Amino acid sequence: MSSNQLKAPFQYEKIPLKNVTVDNKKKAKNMSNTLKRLWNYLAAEKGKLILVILMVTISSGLGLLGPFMVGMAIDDYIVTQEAAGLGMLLVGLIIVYLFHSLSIFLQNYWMIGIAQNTVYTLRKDLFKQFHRLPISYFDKRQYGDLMSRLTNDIDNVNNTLNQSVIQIFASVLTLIGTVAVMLYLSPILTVVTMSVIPAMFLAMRWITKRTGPLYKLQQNDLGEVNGYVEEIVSGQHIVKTYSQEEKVIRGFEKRNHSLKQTGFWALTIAGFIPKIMNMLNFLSFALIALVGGILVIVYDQQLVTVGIIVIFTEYARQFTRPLNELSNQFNLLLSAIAGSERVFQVMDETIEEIDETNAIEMENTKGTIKFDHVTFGYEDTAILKGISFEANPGETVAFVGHTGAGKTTIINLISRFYDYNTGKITLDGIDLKTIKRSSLRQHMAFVLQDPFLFHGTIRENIRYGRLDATDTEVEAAAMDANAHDFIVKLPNSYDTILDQDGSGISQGQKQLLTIARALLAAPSILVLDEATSNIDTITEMKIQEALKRLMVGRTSFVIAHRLNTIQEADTIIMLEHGEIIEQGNHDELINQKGSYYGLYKGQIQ
Ligand SMILES: Nc1ncnc2c1ncn2[C@@H]1O[C@H](COP(=O)(O)OP(=O)(O)OP(=O)(O)O)[C@@H](O)[C@H]1O
Repeated sequence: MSSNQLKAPFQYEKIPLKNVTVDNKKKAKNMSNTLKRLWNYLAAEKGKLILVILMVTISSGLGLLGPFMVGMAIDDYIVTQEAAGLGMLLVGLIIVYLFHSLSIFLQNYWMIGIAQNTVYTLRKDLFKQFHRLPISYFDKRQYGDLMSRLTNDIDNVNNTLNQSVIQIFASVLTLIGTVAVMLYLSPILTVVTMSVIPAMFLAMRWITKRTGPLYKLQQNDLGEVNGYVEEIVSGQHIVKTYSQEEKVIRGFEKRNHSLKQTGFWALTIAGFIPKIMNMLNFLSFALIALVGGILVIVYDQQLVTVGIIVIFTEYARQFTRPLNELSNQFNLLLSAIAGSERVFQVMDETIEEIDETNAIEMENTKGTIKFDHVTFGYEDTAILKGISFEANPGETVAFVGHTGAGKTTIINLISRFYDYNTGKITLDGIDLKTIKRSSLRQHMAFVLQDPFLFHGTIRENIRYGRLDATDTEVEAAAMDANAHDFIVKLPNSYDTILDQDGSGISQGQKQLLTIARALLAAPSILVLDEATSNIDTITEMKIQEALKRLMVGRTSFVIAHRLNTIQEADTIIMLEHGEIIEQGNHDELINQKGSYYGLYKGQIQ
């Protein structure tokens, strides 16, 4: 079995950058759907959301009241020189701004809580989903890209919820309030203030139309870079062994460059927004001062007062600021929607359990596996053709054949990582497709060529086979696996912490640990992918001895690379291009003097 079933596949070749073209209609449809789904997450925080809305309403109202009071101060108290009234108004103004600040503090406080809880649930759901997806999903994707969805994309949603939601809501309220008060004070100056809006609107539209697709492209490129880094870091040994550093750096350079380009353009175009808004803002200031000044002089303050001009200059800023904010936040929102779309894409993938509503839960199994004219292909081309054999409890079936012959694929079907196309596979006479995957895998254990160990103690790694095993049971399994002796010689014995890849102990020792793990799991079906790598003869003997102990009474499938280790197997199946070309025990196959015989002779020599 190739180790890529459990580890990231290592690929040098560049996966072509997705050329994202944005179909507007499709995008809009996805966007509203994504927003709806995001809203479902937010709805869990209804209580806090209501408080935030209340605080935003209060702060927006108080934000409007402030300049209005300043205008009043000018017209009613400064021009008429009434000091007492002015003093009272100033105290009022201080109170207004104090409450304004308090309401802003509270809205931020509650919104941060909402954002954290939302992304917490989102992360949890996505991580759960990873575990419900079939192996075929992971076989086809770069791990780094999936990681990037769990980290960057969700971070994006977090940032937007923290900043944008409040800003957008506050901006809309401020806009409506400002227009209402402006119309009440002077319709003429309102028209003057608003005359810059068409220009602002056009500029914003032009920019957001370009930044939306760019943000999406940027997210994709980031996923691409992360995927590549993950792949190369996990394949460092191979990169160095084959002196491929230059090629790998060039591969990274290409992806990094693409990310730089999209990032540059997304930010540059988005960066135009504040500049254009500022320019238009100054223009509206000048227009208000000009038209207001003329009105004051011509109508002698009957139509417009000095205080009203001051209020309008402040409102003009308040009016364009939310527009400015809206466009900025809208950009952030677009990037968060792009991010959450990528998260929801994973959540929408077909999960393994979907067809398991009526599946059979197998409490106990004998372990009789039967293949009856089974065919299978990962995609359209057939890989396995007409495979038939039977494996009974206590028996060992070994698969032999050249690389790509289909040995791993047979194991993939037995463990239901993939489902067969035609024919039938049964476990104790029950069709495998009708058995719940988790219940089937409960009765299986794997000892792989490249043993996978998690970061944690040796004890925890062995206990992974059966989580409720006691310390005594863990140690008994280690003894049966011939691992106890080397474990107790380690500085912290069973509590020695291993790195994720188990560095610190040898390849053979790792193998012994995975055998102990399998012994603890006590499955009825065993899959052994024979180690071919550099294991010393003594450890090799220990492994063989431990495996023999492990295989007693179980149905064992062995992917054999060296034929001398499978001479005692009950059935040896010789595969070629996905077909069984010879089947029998060692002596029978030797007597046949066919392909197995040839292979055996070749290895002996
Ligand atoms: N996930 C996959 N998607 C598509 N094709 C696959 C996949 N995994 C394997 N194959 C193809 O199926 C065929 C059989 O592969 P398989 O891994 O079963 O061979 P194998 O006998 O185990 O080889 P090896 O000894 O090299 O591990 C090969 O042609 C391979 O390219």
